[in-house]
Amino acid sequence: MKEANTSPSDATEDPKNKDDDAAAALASSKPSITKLLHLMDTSEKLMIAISFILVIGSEAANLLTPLIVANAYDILVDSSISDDEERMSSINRYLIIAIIVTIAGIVAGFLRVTIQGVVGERVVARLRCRLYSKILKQEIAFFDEHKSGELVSRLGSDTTLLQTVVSQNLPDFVTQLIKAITAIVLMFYLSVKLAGLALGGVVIIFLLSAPMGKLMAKLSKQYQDILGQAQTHSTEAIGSMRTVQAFAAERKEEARYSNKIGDPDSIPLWWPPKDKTTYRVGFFKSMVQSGFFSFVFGAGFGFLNVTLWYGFYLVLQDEMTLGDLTAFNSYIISVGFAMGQLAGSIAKVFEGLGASGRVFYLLDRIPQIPKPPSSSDEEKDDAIKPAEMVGNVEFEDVSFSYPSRPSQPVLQDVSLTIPANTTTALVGSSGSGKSTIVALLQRFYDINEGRITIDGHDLKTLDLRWLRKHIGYVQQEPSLFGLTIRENMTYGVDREVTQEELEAASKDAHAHEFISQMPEGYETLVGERGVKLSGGQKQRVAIARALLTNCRILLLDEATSALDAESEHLVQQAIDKAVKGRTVIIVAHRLSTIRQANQIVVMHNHRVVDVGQHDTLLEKSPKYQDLIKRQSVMIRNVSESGLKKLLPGVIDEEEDDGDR
Ligand SMILES: Nc1ncnc2c1ncn2[C@@H]1O[C@H](COP(=O)(O)OP(=O)(O)OP(=O)(O)O)[C@@H](O)[C@H]1O
Repeated sequence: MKEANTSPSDATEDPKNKDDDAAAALASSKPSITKLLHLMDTSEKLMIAISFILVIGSEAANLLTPLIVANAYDILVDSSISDDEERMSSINRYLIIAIIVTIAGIVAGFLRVTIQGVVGERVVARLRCRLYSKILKQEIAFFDEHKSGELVSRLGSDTTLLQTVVSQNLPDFVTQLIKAITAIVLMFYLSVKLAGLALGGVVIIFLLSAPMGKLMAKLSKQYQDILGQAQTHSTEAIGSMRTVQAFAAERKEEARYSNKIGDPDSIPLWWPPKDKTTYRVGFFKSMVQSGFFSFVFGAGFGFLNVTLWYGFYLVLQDEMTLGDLTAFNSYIISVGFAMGQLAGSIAKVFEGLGASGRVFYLLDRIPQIPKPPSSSDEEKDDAIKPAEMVGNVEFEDVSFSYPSRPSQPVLQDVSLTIPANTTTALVGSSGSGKSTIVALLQRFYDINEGRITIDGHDLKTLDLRWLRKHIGYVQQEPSLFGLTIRENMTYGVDREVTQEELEAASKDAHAHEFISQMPEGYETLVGERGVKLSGGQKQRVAIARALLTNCRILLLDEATSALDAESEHLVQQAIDKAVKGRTVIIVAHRLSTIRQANQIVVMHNHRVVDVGQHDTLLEKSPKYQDLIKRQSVMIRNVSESGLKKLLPGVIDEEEDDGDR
């Protein structure tokens, strides 16, 4: 299998700087207009080209109108025409032409805005889908680094900014540029002297306003960045509302959010806030923005009077006609407006390009653990896809540390042999690396040393989709989706699932009874992340979901949280049925589960310290005895005589306390 490329965010090894590095990597990806244009397909590029032709048409119409009307003015004051009727009929002719040209311009303008809007929508829809697909393909370590709020903000606000660039700002920029150039050419056509003066003035105004334009772009970027941070906080809090409310932390969350947004009620209207919030940045942005436009328009119109003044002089000198001067006047206004809008759209384009840097960072990022290839890539993929999975698992001297904490070993020289169709219980102190073993078997992370094999094949050589399709996974806190029970249960299967199959899996998972008691049965919506189900119910639905995939290897991360006795019993029964005929690895916390395992792996300090069966370990493994002693939850499940024999000191004490 090909080695995945390293992304900019992975260049550093220092975990402390990881967050900053990830953020820096997002900011440092090169913005690119070319990449943006590559998001369009040929037909869209063609439509954009047509829209530019329409721009030329509509702007030409707008600019031609004053020239046509100028003729009417000249006829009005033409002393060589003595007959008023003749004068009026000539004026009528010109004005009718002017009206037709204006209407043609309006139609062309309507068509261009519509085309650009539709193309913009298509591009942003494609961009969002590609971006989402790329995010889904990233390896799990990537999600350890990037907060979900940040990614949601890339998908939402940044892509919207890009849409505006494609459908509005870039076309506006081109339109205004064409408009300004054409108007300038026409101005030179009317009077070189006057045009020279006017252009000099426009250039000076433009140059003077440029720094303000740049400042506006900078402030807009800052605004987006802070808003992104606020969104990260709010997404996190809204997604964990029960925790927020259970800890009565609403105020804390409010503060975290308003620290980024700003509190306008605590500051007078005219006073800028001190902290770096969207309010503060927006405060200055509004000032700079209005300063920019006031300056451009104020200076522009002031200068217009100067050129008019000189224009009157040229008319008196017979160097141009009055009609030419009126036409010139409207062109200079057009140039002024075009320049102002040009500066505005440049600022927006830069803002959008900033967002494109962040979006393209994600679009270009190559996942370090390839995700399942799409069906079209299937032939190209050189990963192994054996006809079937038997289920023999082997860990050979595996050492591992998480990419986000490379210096902290999580597994050291772990060797394990798990024969097919047996159940292995992983036990050990908290943080000893049990769940990590489960994660590594699904290849959520790649190991640093050693080898993990399934049926003799190195995990890295196996097709990821094939691997994961053959592995069922029930998490400690199963995560369900805000869908119906049926949709949740069939989440991992690509084929059609019949009602009989669904019920059979639910019965095996001891979920059928509670599901059928619900008014809408399998069509019941479970709420976001399954909030409408109890912990035990969620686990049983998750077990049924894993069973429906017909997995050969089943990974169970047993819940540490206490379920009531009835739930626990049902979950246990579900597990008992699920393990039959499969290779099962359970991160076990209950003695009842552990005792039934074919082998128990005792982990301590990131190493495997003992492997054996329950009775043997009870006799020979001090760490195992220690674990049993400490975990009162387990003690509850051992027969009293057995415990007394095993742990005399502990049991006598507990009996004396009377709390067993
Ligand atoms: N995504 C992660 N990034 C960095 N470190 C992690 C990550 N997940 C776990 N760890 C660390 O790896 C170590 C092993 O964690 P693991 O979840 O495998 O322990 P465990 O034995 O399953 O614990 P428990 O019984 O409490 O669930 C812990 O020190 C933990 O802090």
